[in-house]
Amino acid sequence: MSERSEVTIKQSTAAREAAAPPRKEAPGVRISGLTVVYKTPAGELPAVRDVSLTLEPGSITGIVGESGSGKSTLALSLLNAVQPPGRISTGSVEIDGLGDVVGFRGERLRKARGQHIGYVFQAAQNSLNPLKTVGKQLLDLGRSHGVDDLRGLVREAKELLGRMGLDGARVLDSHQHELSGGMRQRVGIMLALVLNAHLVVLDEPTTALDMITQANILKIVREVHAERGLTTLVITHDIGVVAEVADRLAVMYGGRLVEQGPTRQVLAAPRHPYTRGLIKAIPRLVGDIDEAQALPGRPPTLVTVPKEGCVFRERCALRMDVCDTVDPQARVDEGAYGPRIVACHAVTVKERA
Ligand SMILES: Nc1ncnc2c1ncn2[C@@H]1O[C@H](COP(=O)(O)OP(=O)(O)OP(=O)(O)O)[C@@H](O)[C@H]1O
Repeated sequence: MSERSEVTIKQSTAAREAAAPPRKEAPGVRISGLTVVYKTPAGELPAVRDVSLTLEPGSITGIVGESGSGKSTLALSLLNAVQPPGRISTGSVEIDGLGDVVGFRGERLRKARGQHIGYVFQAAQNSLNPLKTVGKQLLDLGRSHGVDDLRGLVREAKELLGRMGLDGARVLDSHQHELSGGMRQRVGIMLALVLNAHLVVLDEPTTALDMITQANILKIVREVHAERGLTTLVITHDIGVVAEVADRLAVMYGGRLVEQGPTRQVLAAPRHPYTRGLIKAIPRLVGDIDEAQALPGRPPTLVTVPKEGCVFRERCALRMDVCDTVDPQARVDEGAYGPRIVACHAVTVKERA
């Protein structure tokens, strides 16, 4: 091939690539050494401390933990959306096709949200604008992201709502107060997906919904995830929700990830004493309800979380001297279904013995 024709081919390929919209597929995400602090009267305190977590492309990962453990703060970091008085102090969030979003600012950040990362906020049932119809809010969203084909956007929204068992035209014509909690939740999911984001974060997707609606929403999450080829992160305090939808499970306590692994394995054989406590606290459908044992004590706040040593030690039945002074490091065991990771001195000692 002559040098000239090679240059022409290279140029036309480059032109095609420039003209075509960027190819999107389920992205992988690598969170490394992430620390997020909030400014308080006692100084800047970490709500998320040195967290590393990988979301495999096409997977559903669940993060579970009690209130205040740092789940929402971690999820917001994925969109670089932690607001003052909070800030990401160290670490990176690498998203395939985007890069490290921790460095993103302004227009670049705004575009990444919505077009690449869809977010359904905690209490999405109440986050719609009460003064505007859903359709009007959809058009506002489209315009703010420079969508030219607004008709196409409405078509896509109706399609998604229909997919979730709703009458799209009717919902778009409705105000928030005309929709039930479950319908609003589905509208939240539609708004997170309608710009064709392939990374989706759902913060407490089923809180405040009755059991039937909850099961229905989780089924929809699973189906839409598979059909659209998404990478999904689900944040919840309810381990039952994670059991229902997630391939991998990460357990958070006091701003730290204490255990991670394939959901089935973690639920069947939890290693960290906190994970065991969470599982024991679930009332069973069969058997004696009294068998469920609430975890004694309360989770720490930003101020009371220990600065050194294990964050869980105050509530831990396996506490040893070393737990007071040395932060347990995450131990990784590679398995056929992905790594199992646990950060606990007692587990390490037991497994070495
Ligand atoms: N704006 C803020 N200013 C100060 N502290 C904050 C702020 N937002 C969150 N925190 C603190 O950071 C810690 C983690 O909060 P976060 O909301 O991330 O936890 P969570 O696990 O999502 O809890 P929940 O399920 O209750 O939302 C908590 O101790 C919380 O009080």
